[in-house]
Amino acid sequence: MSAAPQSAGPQSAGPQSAVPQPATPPPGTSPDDAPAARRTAAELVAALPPSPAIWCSGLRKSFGRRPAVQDVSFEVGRGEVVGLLGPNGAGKTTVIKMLLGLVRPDGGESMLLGRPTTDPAARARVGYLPELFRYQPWLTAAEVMAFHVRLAQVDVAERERLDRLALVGLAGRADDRVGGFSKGMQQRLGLAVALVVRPQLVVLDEPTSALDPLGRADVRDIVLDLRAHGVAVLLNSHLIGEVERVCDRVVILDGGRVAASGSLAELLGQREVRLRLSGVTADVAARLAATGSVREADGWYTLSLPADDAAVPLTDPADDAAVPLTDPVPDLVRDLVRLGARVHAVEPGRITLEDRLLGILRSGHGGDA
Ligand SMILES: Nc1ncnc2c1ncn2[C@@H]1O[C@H](COP(=O)(O)OP(=O)(O)OP(=O)(O)O)[C@@H](O)[C@H]1O
Repeated sequence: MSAAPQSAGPQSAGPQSAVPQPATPPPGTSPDDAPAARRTAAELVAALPPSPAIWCSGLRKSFGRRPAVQDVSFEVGRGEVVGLLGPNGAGKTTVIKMLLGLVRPDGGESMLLGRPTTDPAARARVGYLPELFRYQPWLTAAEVMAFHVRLAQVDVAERERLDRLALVGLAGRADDRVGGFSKGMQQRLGLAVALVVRPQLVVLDEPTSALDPLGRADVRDIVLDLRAHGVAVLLNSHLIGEVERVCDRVVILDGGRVAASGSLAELLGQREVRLRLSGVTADVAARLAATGSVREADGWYTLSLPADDAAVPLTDPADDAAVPLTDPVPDLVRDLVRLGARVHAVEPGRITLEDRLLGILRSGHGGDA
């Protein structure tokens, strides 16, 4: 994770291109070949994968003597949605503020869209919804949008600004003063502000804390739409179900450190199936145990299985030849019946991200998933 980012690519070619233009023709080429050599270098740059939307390594920050963030490293790829999770005070907002150049880190490095975080141009294509949002109450929503477009020095026509307001459910409120907006409406406005600069990266710090269920669903759809258009999103939210629905990957912070990170499949790692059984003999119990770890309560047997996309091949006990199977449940049920068990119910279950998060935080274990 701490490897240097690939800093050049179609979106990031510029002052920090990783492949320098040759000042003199390489050995073996005549001056007439120089344009061809330069083209080759430009082609090489263009062929490189784009730089990550966010890259950070070894970020550290203390307030007084209290460390808030310690050695935090992670990456958000282009068009990827990454959730930042962790308990209160874990350091999530401090990490976000360091990434955006709003808090100076004590150590570590970070880049946004292939540029150092300290480069103002790095912010030009980043949309940000802060955790504590407050807009000038005397301005109208349309004026707030126009103000932020000017701050970002992006040319966005009025029609497009109004479209953004409509997208977050504020159509028809453009000329109303923000002072009269509810908290949820102000948060919607903050989201519109984050989206209006045509961002390549959107950082959302608790974007739904003030929103009603419909508003949360709207934000979910907006995040999925951003991803579909190749926009990267870093999402800090305590609403784990929301994170689980929209995020490709998750970074879990605890005590200022990365406690775990990985894709949802990596983090959840296993799925469960619940079976209500009677007539469970030693052979039946052995067949269950051969499929996964088993917990029993009141006639319900909860079986933890490998993740869907990493299901282990099983051997069919009825055949001599090993038969690779991707889903062990149908054959398990068949075998249990053959062995004399009565199967009253079979229910799919899934370990939720919330279960996993609580497990990680309570165990105090760190490391990548
Ligand atoms: N400006 C500040 N001055 C002093 N301490 C700060 C400051 N900002 C953050 N901290 C401390 O840094 C630690 C991390 O805070 P941070 O806001 O980053 O956590 P968080 O994970 O975003 O929490 P929450 O989920 O409650 O929003 C906390 O101990 C907090 O008190």
